[in-house]
Amino acid sequence: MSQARIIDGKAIAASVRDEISSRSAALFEASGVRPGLAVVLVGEDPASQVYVRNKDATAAACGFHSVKHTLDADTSEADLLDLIGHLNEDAAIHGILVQLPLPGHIDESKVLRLIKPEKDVDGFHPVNVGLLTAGERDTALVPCTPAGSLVLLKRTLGDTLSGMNAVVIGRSNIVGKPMASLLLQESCTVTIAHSRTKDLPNVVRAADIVVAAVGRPEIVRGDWIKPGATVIDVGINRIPAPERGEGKNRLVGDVAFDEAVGHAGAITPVPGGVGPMTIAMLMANTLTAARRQLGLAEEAALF
Ligand SMILES: Nc1nc2c(c(=O)[nH]1)N[C@@H](CN(C=O)c1ccc(C(=O)N[C@@H](CCC(=O)O)C(=O)O)cc1)CN2
Repeated sequence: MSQARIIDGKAIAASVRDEISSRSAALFEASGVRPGLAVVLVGEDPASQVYVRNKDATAAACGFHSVKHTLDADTSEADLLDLIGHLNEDAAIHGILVQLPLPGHIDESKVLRLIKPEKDVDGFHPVNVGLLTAGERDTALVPCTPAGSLVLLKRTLGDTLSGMNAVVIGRSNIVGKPMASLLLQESCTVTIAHSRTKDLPNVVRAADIVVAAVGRPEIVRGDWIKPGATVIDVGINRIPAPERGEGKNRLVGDVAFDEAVGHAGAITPVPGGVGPMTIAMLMANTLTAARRQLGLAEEAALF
């Protein structure tokens, strides 16, 4: 059985970051403005701390003005809303990102809706969701993980995905739904599968493109994959790895990689696939947001 090509998300993310760094340098040269990103973390979730640190460091490495706000876990909703209000009015900040998940006492949707749509570099505000769903991707800010997944697909399959059967497993607002909208705009025939889908294996078997985003370790088995299909694994699941020592973990995706690699034509690994693209596309969105706020022309799309 032939082995799938492994899609190198780390390398592709590095090329996106390089492109954004040069575009950001050109913007600074022409206007004296650095794209400004504010990242807000509430609480001490260890994974979120790592992601926020990486976002802040990557923004600085791309030549951005980067500001990190770290708030205690018991910060009130009112104080968080107040901070967002200030960032909305700060002309040096073009993009605002509130790291999710938020502590339970804070209403996530209230917080995300307060961010000005033009500064919503996560693409979670209803205005950006609406634009994407209406097929106006080029005027929206698109959520970073689906945008990064589409970059990986196009770097693997070429720019034309038209007519392909795509199955997106998962219907979250962060990944599943926007991914389906993007693929629909690429003229794929899109199926959104989820926990209530009947006969998931056979639904997946019809797919030329599989995007797995359910958050269940290795739920997609190798023999579900149509020979030659392209598999994008969005899942990042930490599972016990006693073979590495007591209390140790390892990361796996939503796809049983070792099985799927013998069926797929191309597949993303976990780690090193979609994950690195999320932060690279945040940089792309921040630059786009800055250019729009400065009234400058759109640059060539990355996907
Ligand atoms: N406001 C947001 N919150 C969250 C988002 C988001 O897009 N916006 N996405 C996720 C977390 N996330 C970014 O915030 C993210 C997740 C994973 C990675 C990544 O590079 N993963 C690595 C593995 C990292 C590890 O060892 O744990 C990989 O897959 O190679 C980057 C960003 C939820 N919250």
